[in-house]
Amino acid sequence: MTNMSKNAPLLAVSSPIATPSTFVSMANLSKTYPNGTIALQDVNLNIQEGEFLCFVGPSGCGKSTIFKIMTGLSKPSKGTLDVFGTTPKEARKQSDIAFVFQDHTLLPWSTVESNVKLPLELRGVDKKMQQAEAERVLELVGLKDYMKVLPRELSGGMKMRVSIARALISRPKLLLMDEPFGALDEITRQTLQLELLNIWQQDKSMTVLFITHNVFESVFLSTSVMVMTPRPGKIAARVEIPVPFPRDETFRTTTQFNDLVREVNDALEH
Ligand SMILES: Nc1ncnc2c1ncn2[C@@H]1O[C@H](COP(=O)(O)OP(=O)(O)OP(=O)(O)O)[C@@H](O)[C@H]1O
Repeated sequence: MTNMSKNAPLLAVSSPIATPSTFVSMANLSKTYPNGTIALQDVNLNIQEGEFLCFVGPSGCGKSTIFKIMTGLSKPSKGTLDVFGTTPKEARKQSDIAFVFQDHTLLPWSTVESNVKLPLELRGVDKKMQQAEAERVLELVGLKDYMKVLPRELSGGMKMRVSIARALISRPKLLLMDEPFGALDEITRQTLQLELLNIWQQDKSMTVLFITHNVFESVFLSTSVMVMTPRPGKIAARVEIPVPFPRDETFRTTTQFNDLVREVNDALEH
């Protein structure tokens, strides 16, 4: 993937107008829960295909609420959301959206292979195809030799790789990741960040939205960081990360990296 396509310009955060190439479009998206909590207020965001957006912000600023609305699990109180020209619910039905959470949610009694095949099995995909796709995604995450192993025999990082493989098996257009590496140690976390970038670069059309509390992680991974503020939840700033891909560990040691981290931190404090 060229740097150009990954860094395709978005409209300004405040603009609700979508361009013809807009992949996901949120216009004045608001959510008030029945107890009166205003989780989101007038969020405007257009996302282009192939972007890697990170969402950072303090606890309670509405990051997960955006994801819940994007997957059709929660309805907005106001505003509109268009996901590749359809509704979030329809996109989810077509397996165009996949998720990865902090908790790997693997079935403990099923092998790695069975866990990964589950989304295809539920859709009635034929067994040969299930096998081929399981091998493909386990190869991608470096776990092809662990197909017959049970989750309890794996480390935390390996379980997360299986969870990512299970999400990728449906070849989603949009991958939503909610603090996926939050429970991992720093070294494993950094390794998985690199692996995730490699996977994303192999599938030029997959768009990734990634929630994290870790500013360093957001700068390392993304094409843009969406900085959110709470009460009510809003996108306060969008920080572009104009650094070409592929990125490697040396990026973390550059002045540009530190400057971008500072820029995100400044936006968080305002
Ligand atoms: N089902 C619900 N009913 C009532 N209030 C809710 C519900 N879900 C979330 N909230 C509230 O909405 C606000 C936004 O929550 P949300 O989980 O989206 O934030 P977040 O940024 O993802 O937080 P965290 O980083 O802690 O996961 C919070 O004040 C939260 O308490």
